[in-house]
Amino acid sequence: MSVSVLGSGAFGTALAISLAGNGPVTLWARDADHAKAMQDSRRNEARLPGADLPEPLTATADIAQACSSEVLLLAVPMQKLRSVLQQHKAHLSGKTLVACCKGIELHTGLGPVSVIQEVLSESPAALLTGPSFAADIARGLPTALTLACGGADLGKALQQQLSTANLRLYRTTDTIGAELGGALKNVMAIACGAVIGAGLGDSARAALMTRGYAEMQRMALACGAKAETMAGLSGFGDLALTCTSDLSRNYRLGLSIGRGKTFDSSITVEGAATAHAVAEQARKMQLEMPITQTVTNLLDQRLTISEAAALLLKRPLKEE
Ligand SMILES: NC(=O)C1=CN([C@@H]2O[C@H](COP(=O)(O)OP(=O)(O)OC[C@H]3O[C@@H](n4cnc5c(N)ncnc54)[C@H](O)[C@@H]3O)[C@@H](O)[C@H]2O)C=CC1
Ligand SMILES: O=C(CO)COP(=O)(O)O
Repeated sequence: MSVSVLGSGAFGTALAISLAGNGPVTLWARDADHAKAMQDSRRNEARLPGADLPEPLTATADIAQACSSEVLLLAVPMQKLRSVLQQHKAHLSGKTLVACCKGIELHTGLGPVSVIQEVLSESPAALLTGPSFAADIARGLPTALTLACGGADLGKALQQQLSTANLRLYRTTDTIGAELGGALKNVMAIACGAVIGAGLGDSARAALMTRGYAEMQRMALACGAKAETMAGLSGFGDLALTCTSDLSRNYRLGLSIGRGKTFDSSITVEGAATAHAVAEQARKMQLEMPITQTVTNLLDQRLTISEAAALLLKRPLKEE
């Protein structure tokens, strides 16, 4: 099965570089000048500086050419996924679609696989998620990800096809768990960044990561996901990476909040919209998610970091 990656951001480019080790791969950019610059310079300096595009990788802005592949990886920001699917529906229809984004859609509360199923119900859908920085994948550093697909046979085929020499995929049929793990860890990363940025210490971060994980489990189980998925690469694994590394944009947004600094709004930070989407879902489902709620209050500047910490600390004492 041939593969194309739609979306020439950091992650799409890194995945295409890695997949080029398996054979020809097409990388689609919406902007013709960007595609041409990548094809000519064999670099994507705008989004993934310093990484060489290998010879089997073809960059194009021709959506028909990109969608001639059987498997299409969708590496666009979560809040843009629906419009990309709708805009290119005719080309995408009937293809196997693998979402590579992390988040929950703001106005529907849906994850990426559910959005694909809503817009293109006849197309098989899967999700590629887990702990990985684009820069690491592009450098060929060892990485392990989760391939989530409701259909077990298709999941196995995609696992084979999308694993590369340095990218090891595990598979699951629990798409809801994988969606929620990848989405919620970004919210927790914003919280952890804020704590570190404000100088509240590593112990506070460990507390947030652990209680954040409890929130992730609470929502995942209430949505029918498996606890083991949350304990795997797409949940715990990505939580550990994103809450502890300056390479994470979500964590860096949190650092800025904690330091009282502004953050470049053009940078893709999935956890911001997702925090609002999840807080709303939690309200509807009557789930307690105090850290997620606090992150929305910090993002909307309804609380300062010291007010937020004080409120979390003085919640009623409870069993772990
Ligand atoms: N950067 C990373 O290390 C990783 C990113 N991801 C996920 O990958 C997804 C994409 O993130 P990045 O590539 O890092 O973001 P990015 O900000 O580097 O790139 C986003 C890309 O999407 C494209 N795009 C936006 N709207 C579009 C539209 N309507 N039509 C076509 N293309 C459109 C932009 O042109 C840009 O090339 C996010 O959900 C992120 O959570 C997952 C794992 C690692
Ligand atoms: O998802 C990621 C790591 O697994 C990338 O994190 P950021 O989107 O916060 O940069």
